[in-house]
Amino acid sequence: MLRQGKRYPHVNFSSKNSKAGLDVTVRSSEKVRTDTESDEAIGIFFSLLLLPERISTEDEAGTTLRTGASTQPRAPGREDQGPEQGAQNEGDVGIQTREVKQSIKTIVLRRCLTLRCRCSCRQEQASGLEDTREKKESDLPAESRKKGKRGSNGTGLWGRSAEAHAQTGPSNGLKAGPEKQSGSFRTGGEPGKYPGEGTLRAASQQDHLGKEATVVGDRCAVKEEGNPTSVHWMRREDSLPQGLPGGNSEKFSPYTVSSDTAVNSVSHLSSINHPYLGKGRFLGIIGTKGMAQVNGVPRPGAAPGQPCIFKLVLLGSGSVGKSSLALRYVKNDFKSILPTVGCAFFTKVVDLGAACLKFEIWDTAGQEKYHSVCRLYFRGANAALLVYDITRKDSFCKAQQWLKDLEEELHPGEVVVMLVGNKTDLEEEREVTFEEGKEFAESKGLLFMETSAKRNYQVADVFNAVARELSRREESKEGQRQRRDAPLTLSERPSWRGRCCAH
Ligand SMILES: Nc1nc2c(ncn2[C@@H]2O[C@H](COP(=O)(O)OP(=O)(O)OP(=O)(O)O)[C@@H](O)[C@H]2O)c(=O)[nH]1
Repeated sequence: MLRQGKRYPHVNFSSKNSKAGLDVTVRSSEKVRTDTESDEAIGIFFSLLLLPERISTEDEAGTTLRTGASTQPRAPGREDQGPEQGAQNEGDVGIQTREVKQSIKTIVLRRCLTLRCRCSCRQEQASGLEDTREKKESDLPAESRKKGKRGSNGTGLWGRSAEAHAQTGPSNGLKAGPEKQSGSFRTGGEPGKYPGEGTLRAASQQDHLGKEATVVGDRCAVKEEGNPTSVHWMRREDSLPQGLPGGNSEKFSPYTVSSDTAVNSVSHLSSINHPYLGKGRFLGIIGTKGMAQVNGVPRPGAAPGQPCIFKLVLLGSGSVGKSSLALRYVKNDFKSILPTVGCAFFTKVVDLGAACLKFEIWDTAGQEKYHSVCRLYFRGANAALLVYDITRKDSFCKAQQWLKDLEEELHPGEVVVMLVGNKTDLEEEREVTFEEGKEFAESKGLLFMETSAKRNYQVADVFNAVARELSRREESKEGQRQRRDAPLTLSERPSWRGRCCAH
């Protein structure tokens, strides 16, 4: 999935693997911005992706044993055959055992869970979730319940602040559905890009970092330091969008997945219980393998009356206004905001009259250093906005590059792509003409519009046009399905009768 030779951020951490009797260390090849927990979480995520290449261990004699990154590809079927022939570093002995890999995954996942205690920047969808929590808390032992109550007002360790539940009003033309329109979270970086959207925990609420956490169902038990018998119960918070499936997926999966569901196969995620979006079918969940496997199939609502869910990604250079467009569309707001780190996420229900759909809007980071990360986010997208700044020619060229990347990842025709020239309010500084944009869009079969997030010019129109196109494609697919099925049912009986009469 990740190209060899590229370096990705990940962090060092280690733990004893009791089963294999080895100290296992995931080593860092590059450490970027681990000054915040969120970045660390991203780092850990990539460590997980790179597991097969990155495991290194020390045996009892202190010899470093390494796997992967090998100059010699491993022969098929050699997974569990102990030390690898031809280890790549002098003095190193290659090793790749299932136990070690499993152990690393466990460490990574556990670490991510504890990190989430601190770096949650996400809102909670108020009612349903709170109700569930109250209900579930009543199932817990009295002692645990008392401690877990820290979060009952929405400010607990795994709960979220009450003000983060504020509903946003309808905006931008189309009617918004009754349900919450935005639920942004940051997979990394600065809280405050969307002020009021998320909250970091107060220091007093962050005291569980690094402590041992055991996940039980949708709860997490954190042991008190120095008093292993004392346990805090916390409700599990929603996942980072990356999902983190893997060997322990059942145990650590952020979603309630039926037991026969393979988390790595996103096409199987037809019946999951998303803590924010409720029960439904979601193909946009990103996991280590899921990212590659999401095939852009629109996700029809699981229950009758539920809107179809479509994943829409915002792509483009840094500072072209992707976040501003999202903010304008979802909250009808415009403010100076910090650069995105990783990815931010919104949802918005769009009522098209005849149909209702829900956008999962993935606002990716435009800065070059996040380019590789963003490639992961747009897999499984149903729609993409390629945003450029009309006052910056380079951003227009970069949008063209993004299109190439998209074409590599997604099947042409399966994704609705719109080219968006933003900042039309800066007409006097324009470097890319309307005609240039339109011409390029037409040559590639893209939709095209110019916008101004600042002036709220055509912002809703962009999303609505994409929504209509998605809806139209869905209808045409549905029509095709019906036409395909129809002859079977129609022709069956007459032909039987015909034969009966004939014989
Ligand atoms: N004049 C003008 N400024 C805008 C417009 N849209 C965004 N900006 C400004 O452009 C800057 C960058 O906006 P962002 O929305 O953060 O851009 P981005 O593409 O999300 O940037 P990254 O998060 O780094 O990818 C901010 O200072 C915005 O206020 C617009 O339509 N007109």
